[in-house]
Amino acid sequence: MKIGFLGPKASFTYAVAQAAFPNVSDELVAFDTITEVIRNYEQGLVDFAIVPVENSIEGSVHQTVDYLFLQAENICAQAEIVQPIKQQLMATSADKPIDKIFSHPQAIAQSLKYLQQHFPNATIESTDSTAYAAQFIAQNSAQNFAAIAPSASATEYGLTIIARDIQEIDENFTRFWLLGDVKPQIPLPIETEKMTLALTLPDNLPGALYKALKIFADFGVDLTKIESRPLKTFLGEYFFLIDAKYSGDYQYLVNALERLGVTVKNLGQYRVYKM
Ligand SMILES: O=C(O)C(=O)C[C@]1(C(=O)O)C=C[C@@H](O)C=C1
Repeated sequence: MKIGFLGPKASFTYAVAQAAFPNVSDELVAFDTITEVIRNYEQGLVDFAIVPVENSIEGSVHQTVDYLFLQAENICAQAEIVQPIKQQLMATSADKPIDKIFSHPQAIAQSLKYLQQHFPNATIESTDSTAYAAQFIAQNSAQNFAAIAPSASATEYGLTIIARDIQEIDENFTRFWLLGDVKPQIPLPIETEKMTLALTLPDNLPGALYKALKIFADFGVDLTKIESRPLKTFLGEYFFLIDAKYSGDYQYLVNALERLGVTVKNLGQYRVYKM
């Protein structure tokens, strides 16, 4: 099987891919951006795609949720994997001055307090992944560069960790989705089962969100998250992402929402695994 992930090797997404697909017969294929990972899956070039969806400090990974709701058709999460995230600051040597720090925007946001306190004058630059930042500074060793990345990236690209665990709080987790046509066997402990629905509400219906949420409440469905995202049409137009504990057949719920005039897009029913 081919599994696409946000590369290069030693990214956080790579760690998920390795944990979920440890068989040597599975081929892990790196792509440069989250969008490319999903597009390659859409085009049938890989069997599964692994992408980050949400971090406990910084919130949703917008590139993932927006693409899945606004652009993709019928792509479903078949599993969710939750990974503890520890951010490390690394450079080509421990004693060089640091003028510029590279990383993925999620990792930068998770480490912002540390950066403001210890490197208030450094320029911060976004990259498509943490591991790419590590690889890039290793290739530009004459520069006063540093990267924020997993410790595996320091090993992979021959870098020295100059500050450990710089994320804002110790308890830092990222949810990853495994997109696919079928539910894979994953050798990790199962925590729970969830579903994600994206709702677009009817115009000019006062209390539309309240009425939609009331349907979940009336059927006793336990919500775990609600978030609004811009529809990217007009200012003030949104879609709502709803995560709930999965409770078996939910078609009755979709039917009730649709009777209210709500458009429902199913983003998946999936087991949640812990790394
Ligand atoms: O850059 C990486 O290593 C990734 O796998 C992406 C990503 C993300 O997009 O959230 C994954 C986990 C961390 O929260 C930081 C970055």
